[in-house]
Amino acid sequence: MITQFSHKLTLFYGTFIDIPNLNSQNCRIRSYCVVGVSRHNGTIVFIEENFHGDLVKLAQSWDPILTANEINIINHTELGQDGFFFPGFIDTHIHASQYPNSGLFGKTTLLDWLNEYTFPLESKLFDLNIANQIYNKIIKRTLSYGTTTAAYYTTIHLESSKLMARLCLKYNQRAYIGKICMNQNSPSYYIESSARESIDTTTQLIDYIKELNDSRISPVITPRFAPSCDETLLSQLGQLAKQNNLPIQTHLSENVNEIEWVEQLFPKNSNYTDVYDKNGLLTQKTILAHCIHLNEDELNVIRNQKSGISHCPISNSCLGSGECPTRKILNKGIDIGLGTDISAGYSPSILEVARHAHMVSRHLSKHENNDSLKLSIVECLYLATMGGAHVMGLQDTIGSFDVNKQFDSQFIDLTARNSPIDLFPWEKQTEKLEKWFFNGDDRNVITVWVGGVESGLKSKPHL
Ligand SMILES: Nc1nc2[nH]cnc2c(=O)[nH]1
Ligand SMILES: [Zn+2]
Repeated sequence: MITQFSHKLTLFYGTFIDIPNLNSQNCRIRSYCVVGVSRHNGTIVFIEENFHGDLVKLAQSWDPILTANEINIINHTELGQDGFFFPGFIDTHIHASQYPNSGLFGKTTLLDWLNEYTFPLESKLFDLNIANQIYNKIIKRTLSYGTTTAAYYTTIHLESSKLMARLCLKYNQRAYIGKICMNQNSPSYYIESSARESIDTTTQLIDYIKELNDSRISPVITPRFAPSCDETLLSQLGQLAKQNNLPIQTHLSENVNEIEWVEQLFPKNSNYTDVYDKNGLLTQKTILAHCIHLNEDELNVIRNQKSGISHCPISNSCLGSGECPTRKILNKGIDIGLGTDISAGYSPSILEVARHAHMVSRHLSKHENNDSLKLSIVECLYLATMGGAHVMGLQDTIGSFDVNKQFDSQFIDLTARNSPIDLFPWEKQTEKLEKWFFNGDDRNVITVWVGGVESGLKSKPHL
C-alpha cells in the first residue's frame, strides 16, 4: 500500500481505442501506446504511441527527477490486439434507487409503471438500511460493466442521497447525485409537502456534497418531470441551478400520454420543452432524458440553449415509449449520450444500451425507408463515451484518452476467462471490436480506473 502511494506516475501500456470525434469513420486505435498519468491528480500528462523502448527512461524524459520506484507500470502489451484500454462508459441517465426493479415492468407503460412499480419502491429508500443495500449493489454492478461516470437519480430522501454520494467516493465512481424533487401529482406516501421543503432538502444536499470537496462528485438539480413539480418549484430549481452553477437533469417527451398531461397541466406554455425553458431549466448543463416525440420548435430551443439529450433505447423499448430520432438530433448538432434508465431499462450495461441504440436505429430506418438513419458501431461507441461526456458538460475532463483529461478507463480482455466472444486467428482488430460490441459483457471488463486509480471490487468473487 505504502509503495503504491509513493508512486508519482502510472504508465499504462498497450492498445488504446477511443472515439474522440463524432464524425470519425473509425475508432482511433493506438498500439504499443504509453499513457502517463499523474498519481497526484489523475490526469493524463503524456501519450506516446508505437513505443518499444525503456518505459522508465520514457517517464524520466518527461520528468528527469523521477526515480524508478516512483513509477508504477501497468503493462498489457502481452495481449496484443486481444486486449485494449477503452474510455470508461458514461451513463447519462440512471435511477440508482430503482435497481431492484430491473426487468420488472409487466405490460405497463410510463404512467401506470410509475404508480405500480416505481413509486412504491422509491418510497422505501427513506430507510437507510434499504438504501444502503441498493446503492452498494448498483455502484458495484455498473462499475463491473465499465461505467466510470453516471448521472444518478436517487429519491426524495436527503439522508439516503447523502449516503449515495459517500458510496460513489468509496467505490471510486465519478457521479452526479440528484435528489428527486416532486411536490404534486404523486402518491400521498411519496411526495414532498411543498416547494419549500423540496428546495430546502436540495440545498442541504448541495451543501453536503460541497463539503465533501471531491471533484469526482457533484450535485445535480433534479425535478423528476414537469407533471410532478408545480411552477413555483420548477422556477426555484432553475434559480438554484443558476446561483450554484450546477447541472440539471429531468425527463422530457417520453410518452404520448405524458405529453398530453403536461399540456393540460401547463396550458400557458406552448409545449413540454417550453415548461422547462420558461423556468430556467434549459442550460448548457441540462441533461434531458428520452426526447422521443419532440417537434421541430422544441428541438430548436434545446439546440439554442445547448442542452444535451440522454438516449435510453432499452427503456424506450421496455415501456413501449417509442423510438428516439437519434440521427435527426445528431444532425441538428445537439449533444447526445446514452442512458441505461434503470429500472425502466433492464440492463446496467452501457455496452448493451449502445447495441440497442444500434438496433433501434435500424428499425427506424426501415419504418421510415431511410438508410441514413442507421447508426454505425463507431457512432454508438461515441455516444457511450465522448457523447456522454458532452451531455454532462465534462467533455474537457473525460470521454477519450487525451492529455489533460482524467484517466477514466476500462481494460477489455477479449480472451478473459468465460469470455462470451470466440476469436479466430485471421480476424482484424476492427472485426474484433465489432464482435466485442455485439457480444461483450462484464466478463471482458478486467479493471476499471477513475482518475488513474482502480475502482470497485472486480477482484472479489461476488458483488
Ligand atoms: N423512465 C422514467 N421516466 C420517468 N418520468 C418520470 N419519472 C420517471 C422515471 O422514474 N423513469
Ligand atoms: Zn428515467
